[in-house]
Amino acid sequence: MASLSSNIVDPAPLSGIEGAKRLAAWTAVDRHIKPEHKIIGIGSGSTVPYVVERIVAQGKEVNKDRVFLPTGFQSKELIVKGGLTLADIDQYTELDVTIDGADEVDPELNCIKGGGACQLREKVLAEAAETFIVVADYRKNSHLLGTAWKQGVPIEVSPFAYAPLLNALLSPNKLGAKSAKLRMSPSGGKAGPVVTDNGNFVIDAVFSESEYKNPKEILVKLKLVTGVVEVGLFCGMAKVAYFGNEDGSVTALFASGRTELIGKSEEILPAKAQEN
Ligand SMILES: O=C(CO)[C@H](O)[C@H](O)COP(=O)(O)O
Repeated sequence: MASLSSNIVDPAPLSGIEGAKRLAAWTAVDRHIKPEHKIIGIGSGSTVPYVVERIVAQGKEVNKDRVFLPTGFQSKELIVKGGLTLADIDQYTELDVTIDGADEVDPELNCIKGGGACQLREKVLAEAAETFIVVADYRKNSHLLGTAWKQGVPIEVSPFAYAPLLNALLSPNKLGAKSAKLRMSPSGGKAGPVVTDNGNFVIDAVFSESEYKNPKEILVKLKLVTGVVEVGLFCGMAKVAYFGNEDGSVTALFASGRTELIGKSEEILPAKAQEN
């Protein structure tokens, strides 16, 4: 695939969910990726490609002094194919901004993440960033975690410990999840469980509505269990979440609880590749 930067043009208008993802991503980049931002974390999933395309559209001149840190194989490929400079967290332990998707977001900006099994590296880059921004389509804007995203909280676990962890999760007198399943590779893929970029397994655990009202408590409880590597609950981390809406508007939800409705898509014009 040619580098995006070499032939980016005003992309064809998108509608529906893909259009909503793009609107959220473009709005977030326009507002939070400024020329002074040089060390940028790129999340994973199907929304972040629109983040990268909008960053590339800012032009080679501004991007030549930036480095981009990936949160997994897909994220790395986006950076490389976008003609952007790849860097590693070993070199840059503090980032200016990280932008990432989410599987579900509640009104307090608690996020379920890990639908793509990347939550460990995503949380490392989110935590290392001065500003962490979430971008998603309207399906992820939820009044309570677990209502739209029913697959459960993705828990990255040591392969050695997955069986006792499953047992503990399903034991009412232990972790008491409503359900817990080892995430298997999709049919036609590699036989066996999904293996993360870190060589671990993922258990998806569903909790009760009352537990989802306090996701931080679920997070702390799980993090203390031996064999748990990382939990796909991002609590108190995002500064703002942008949701692309079906009508072409964008809803911004701030950590303060404030929301802002941003106009129709005609106000978020495709960026012209800068002449370089
Ligand atoms: O956490 C993630 C991967 O582990 C993704 O950011 C999350 O699953 C959202 O993906 P998408 O943008 O495709 O909805």
